[in-house]
This record gives sequence, C-alpha cells and structure tokens, in this order.
Amino acid sequence: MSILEADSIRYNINGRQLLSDIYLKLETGKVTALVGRNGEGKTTLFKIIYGVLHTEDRSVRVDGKYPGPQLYKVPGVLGFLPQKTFTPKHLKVKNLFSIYNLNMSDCFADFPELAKCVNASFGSLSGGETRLFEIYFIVKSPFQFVILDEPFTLISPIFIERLKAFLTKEKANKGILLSDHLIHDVMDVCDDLYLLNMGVLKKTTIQEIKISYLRISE
Ligand SMILES: Nc1ncnc2c1ncn2[C@@H]1O[C@H](COP(=O)(O)OP(=O)(O)OP(=O)(O)O)[C@@H](O)[C@H]1O
Repeated sequence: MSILEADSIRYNINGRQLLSDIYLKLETGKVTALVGRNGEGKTTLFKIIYGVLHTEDRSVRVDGKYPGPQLYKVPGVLGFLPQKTFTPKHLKVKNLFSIYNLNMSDCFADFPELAKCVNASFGSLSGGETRLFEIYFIVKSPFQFVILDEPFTLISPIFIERLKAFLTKEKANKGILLSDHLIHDVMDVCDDLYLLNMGVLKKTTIQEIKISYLRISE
C-alpha cells in the first residue's frame, strides 16, 4: 500500500484565506472524496498538491518521502484530470490509445457505448464521450495516485453508472482523489470523505454529509 499525504497547506487569494492548514491523506486501494460548495477551493487544493499552483506553505509526502514541489514532474506518481478538456481535437481516438499505450478492447469492455468512436477525431465527440475517454486515459495511466476534478459532471446517467463501476475496480491499483457536486454519486464510490468548508478541511462520514451538507434527516 502507498500513502500520499498533503499537509500544512495554506493559500491566500486576494487577501482571503482560501485554504488554512489543510491535511489530506490518500491511500492506494481507496477512493477519497472531497466535497464542498462552489468556490470553496477544491480545484485550488488539487492544483497545489499536483504542483502547478505555487504556495509557500505546502508539504506533500509520498510514503513518507518528499518528492519535491512539482509533483507533476515526478514520473508515475500523480495524474490529474482537470475540469476542462486537454486533448488535441484533431487526434483520432484510436491514435490516442497508441499514445497512452493502452488497450482499446479493455476500454470498450468497460464502456461498450464508446466503441463506435474508435475512428472518430476527438473534436467530433460529444462532451460526455470526451470526458469519459479523458478519465479513462488518466486513470489507466501508470500513476500511483490520480486526482479527478468533477468526473461525473457532464456525463449521462448510464455512463455515470459505468464510471462508478470502473473506478471501484481500478482503485485496486491506485489511490483516487475526486471531487464532484453530484454528491450521491460521490458517496456511492468513496471510501474516505472530506468536507472543505470556509477554508477548513475536515474528515467526515456519509451520514454527517447527509445531515449537515445535504440537510437530509433520517
Ligand atoms: N486565478 C484566480 N484569480 C482570482 N481568484 C481565483 C483564481 N482562481 C480561483 N479563484 C477564486 O478562488 C476561489 C476558489 O476557486 P476554486 O476553483 O478552487 O473553487 P472550487 O471549490 O473548485 O469551486 P467549484 O466547485 O465551483 O469548481 C473562488 O472564489 C475563485 O473565484
């Protein structure tokens, strides 16, 4: 098992303390979820952990060692799915599988509805198809950990169900950190759950989220 710990993270934006003294732990074999309302700083925290956004106060350890501030430069440790698409539109889907060195049949076994896209150029796909392929490429790439920023958003219900099954299977090989506003889908797949509220990150439970965040009383 491997552990990634993000510790002592603070970040100020326009004089406002967006993140204060954050501690977050990821483990391989688990899906860890981060929930919080719009603008709470979830994406900002992801970018800081990944190393593309600088802050003076940041400590990220992988198995107790410090790989350096730009984790994205360290091979095989951490992959990141941003909210916006990042794949060049002119590339054909089948060529992307070659670039990522991934097997198309494996992908279409998990997502049969995507098989029809194999000869299409990436730019001609629907928003949901685009998103699923990018999630697939990041999750299947040889990283110990992956961060998925809003993987369920923009995806149709059938694809969400397939994606949840896929993530539940793939966590056997890696640690997955995700955030999404589709809280019920998040709760279906997560093993560990954190709530980001007013700059403070707190480990929580599904029960607590239902009561305090979704206002569902049972
Ligand atoms: N480059 C920037 N310049 C100024 N403000 C920014 C910048 N990037 C983010 N912010 C602000 O920082 C806050 C946190 O943004 P962030 O995108 O991290 O939130 P989030 O929790 O991911 O939100 P959402 O759930 O809507 O995606 C927001 O108030 C946002 O407007």
